[in-house]
Amino acid sequence: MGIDGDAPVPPHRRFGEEGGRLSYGGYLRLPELLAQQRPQSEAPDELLFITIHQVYELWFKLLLHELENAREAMFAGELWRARHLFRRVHAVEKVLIEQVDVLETMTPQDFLTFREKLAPASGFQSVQFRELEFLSGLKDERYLGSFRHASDTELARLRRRLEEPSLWDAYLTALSQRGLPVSDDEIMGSLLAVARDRGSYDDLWQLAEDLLTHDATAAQWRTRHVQMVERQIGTKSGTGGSTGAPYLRGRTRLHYFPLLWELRAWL
Ligand code: HEM
Ligand SMILES: N[C@@H](CC(=O)c1ccccc1NC=O)C(=O)O
Repeated sequence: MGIDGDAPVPPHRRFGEEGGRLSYGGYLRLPELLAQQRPQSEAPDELLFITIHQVYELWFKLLLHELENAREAMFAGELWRARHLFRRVHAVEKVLIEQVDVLETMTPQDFLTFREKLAPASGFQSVQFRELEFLSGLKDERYLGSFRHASDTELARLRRRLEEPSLWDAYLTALSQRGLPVSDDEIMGSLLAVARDRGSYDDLWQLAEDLLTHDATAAQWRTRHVQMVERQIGTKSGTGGSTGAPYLRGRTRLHYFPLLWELRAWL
């Protein structure tokens, strides 16, 4: 008899119980995972602060994985597979934005009880966040300078991201595989051809829309983040050494795929 119902579970349904080898906590490595929250202070809200950031980094890891696969699918001309993965990427990115609500339940007074313990650490030093930017096509190598404290492996990962093809490079390959020219002078013409002939190029059009959504959700996160920053620290400068909100405001205008935005003016 199962503890969750009346009927006994038929033997063929007791999947995974054969040798009793795998358990929930063992499979998910929960003892290791749940040992990684180590507040630097007695402040009650520091556990929330650490948890939120760790959850972000886990989602960043998944996003890098899915975006790498989407890039590979575009290179392989499997546009349906790239689109499938972008649907997942968009859903995760929506969660990233909504998660800010949870951190905003912390008052600025409570944040100040442990904020000074954090300096000079800052989101500036998130390797995976910068990897996501580089992979998406926003390759600004000046940021390597903000990773002085990063490990050699992390620096190597960032350098590799700067060198390897971006999502935009993969999309250009998908265009040229369909006979569309992609040189600097011809690319806008090709994007217009795709937009105007949905009968021939609907898959390429939809994929460009997926890229645009990825770009737009990243921009929404930046806007949501700076709004939270203004609420928490106002005009104070950042623990990472930047001007704080003014620096972050400047970054809300960035685009991964500027040509897809410019295209709108020509339609
Ligand atoms: C109380 C909450 C937060 C405050 C007050 C805050 C504040 C700041 C500030 C002031 C900066 C600019 C760099 C500096 O000088 O420090 C920054 C950058 C950054 N923060 Fe936060 N942050 C908060 C929460 C978060 C969360 C939850 C994440 C999620 C991972 C995050 C990720 C980042 C990233 C990735 C950057 C670099 C952005 C860029 O260079 O474009 N922050 N943050
Ligand atoms: N930069 C923030 C501190 C902060 O939010 C933070 C500190 C350490 C690790 C991650 C952080 N999150 C985002 O910047 C501040 O200036 O208050």
